[in-house]
Amino acid sequence: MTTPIEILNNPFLNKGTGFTMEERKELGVAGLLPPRVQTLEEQEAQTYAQFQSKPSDLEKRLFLMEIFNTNHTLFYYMFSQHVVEFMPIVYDPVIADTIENYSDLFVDPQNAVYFSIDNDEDFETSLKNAANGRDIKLIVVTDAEGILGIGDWGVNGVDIAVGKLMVYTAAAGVNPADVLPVVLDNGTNNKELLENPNYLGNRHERVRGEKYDKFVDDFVQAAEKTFPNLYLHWEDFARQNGAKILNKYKNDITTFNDDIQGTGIITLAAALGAMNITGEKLSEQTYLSFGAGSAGSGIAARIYDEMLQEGLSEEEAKSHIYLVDKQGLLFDDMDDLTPEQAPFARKRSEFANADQLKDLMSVVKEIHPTILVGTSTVPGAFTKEIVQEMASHVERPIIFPLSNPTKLVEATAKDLLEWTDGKALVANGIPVDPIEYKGVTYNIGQANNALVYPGLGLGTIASTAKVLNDEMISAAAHSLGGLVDGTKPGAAVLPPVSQLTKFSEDVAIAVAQSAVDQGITKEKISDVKSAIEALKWEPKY
Ligand SMILES: NC(=O)c1ccc[n+]([C@@H]2O[C@H](COP(=O)([O-])OP(=O)(O)OC[C@H]3O[C@@H](n4cnc5c(N)ncnc54)[C@H](O)[C@@H]3O)[C@@H](O)[C@H]2O)c1
Ligand SMILES: O=C(O)C[C@H](O)C(=O)O
Ligand SMILES: [Mn+2]
Repeated sequence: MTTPIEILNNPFLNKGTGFTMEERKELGVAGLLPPRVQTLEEQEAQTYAQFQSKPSDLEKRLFLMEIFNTNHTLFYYMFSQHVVEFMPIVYDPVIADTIENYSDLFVDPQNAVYFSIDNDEDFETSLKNAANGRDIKLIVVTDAEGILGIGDWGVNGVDIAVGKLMVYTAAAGVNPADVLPVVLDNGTNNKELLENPNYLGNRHERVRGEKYDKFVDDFVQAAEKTFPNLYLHWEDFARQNGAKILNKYKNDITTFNDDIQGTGIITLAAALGAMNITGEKLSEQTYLSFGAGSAGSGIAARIYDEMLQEGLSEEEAKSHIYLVDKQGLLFDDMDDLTPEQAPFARKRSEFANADQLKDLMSVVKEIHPTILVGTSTVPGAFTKEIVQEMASHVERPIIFPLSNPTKLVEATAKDLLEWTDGKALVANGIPVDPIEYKGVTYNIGQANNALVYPGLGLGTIASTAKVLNDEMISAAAHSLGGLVDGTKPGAAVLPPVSQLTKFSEDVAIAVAQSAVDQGITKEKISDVKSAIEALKWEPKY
């Protein structure tokens, strides 16, 4: 039996002043609240006014977290009323500030689960205790070694798991009672944290090798056992671990790596949106990725797959794709390629000047890319000279600087438009306001995995798919690409975030339908739309 005080302190149950007089009597909270009963709309208006009075984005985010910790319904109702305004505050880029300052700002563990490689607490027990009787269907887990582009943030990274889950609910209507954020703390190599007396994580370097692999596997086994209907989302693992973990589990459980797969989907969708505008085919493009880590290699793999679907042979498709990383253009004789880079590494014999292709400018000059994607974490890497060199060989250069947060972007949309006289088709990872240039209003697409992962997760969970496979992933990308109206001058390559809930629904339907059509669901689903509707949660009293 939940006591009155427990009700008021439980964000899943608490309505605050929204409790009616009858509810107050029934639950025993009569007399424990100010007498006036407010509607959800009244609470929202009052709370939103307070939100607006906060002097900085960081203060705004901290205030919203306070509301989240107090009353989930109010938080999500307010989010639903201000999606475009709240996304950058709740999520990227402002989330990066709270992650960097997490230990100093800590007030509440936010119903997350914290696993430490140093402690011997039982994984299953902690998961059960955190779930508190709920049937968890979705976990976002991070070890926070590669948070956005800001690197290793140890246990502070729990915020990315919390934030990604908030977007699942705001975008796709995932029930907040169905989710659990998890952080795996195997140490941190971030000196600043190790020296910060407030740091709340394990104060040693990251544990690697077998012990780490076992730590991750113990978590996976416990999570799968405790929650049989689980969709397991991996976020912001370092390059060397993300793909390895995904490949280990993806054929056996329903699992998803956001940086590799989610980013692949949204960037392919953005490229298809650009094709809608130019009237060209993806298989005619010359694709260059600057930065070939989790995101860069994940996107290249998705672009490659799409080129195959358009009818190219494997050899032909590979001949359209170039990867540049720290070494320069990647060649097949390099001994430090990742398994994900290797298929796209080139032969030196293809180029007369192979040994000079060590920087982005030389590569752009040599190969004349038509699509340039940035996932390098190198701010300003797409310079005016490089962009104008690219633009001198192609009518509409397609340029997606995707590194997050704002301070790491390879180029701003405004600069790209100015440097190319409005010709560039641009998307960034962060939200960008419309840009006026020579009388045209340019809308800038946000190529951020947040536009797809919520629908992808909801659709997969609703379908009861046993795995999340490439067909489902491809279906997700195509469901978004079709939404762009390319005939308008200044049109964006992706639909606007204001339509987030609408296209999350489209993605969910496409993905669930794909699973059903492939016959890979645990249960028989006769109508995917009603299966999705049945799972959805709405913030209301
Ligand atoms: N928009 C999105 O949806 C989205 C999704 C995922 C990642 N990202 C962003 O992409 C960036 C990379 O993320 P990730 O998860 O792939 O990280 P990662 O560490 O796996 O990859 C980064 C890659 O960039 C390379 N790199 C670093 N310095 C370089 C340089 N000077 N020249 C060339 N390459 C260099 C690294 O060697 C590495 O291979 C981050 O800023 C992240 O925020 C954006
Ligand atoms: O978190 C984001 O905004 C996108 C992406 O997952 C990233 O790591 O940058
Ligand atoms: Mn990420």
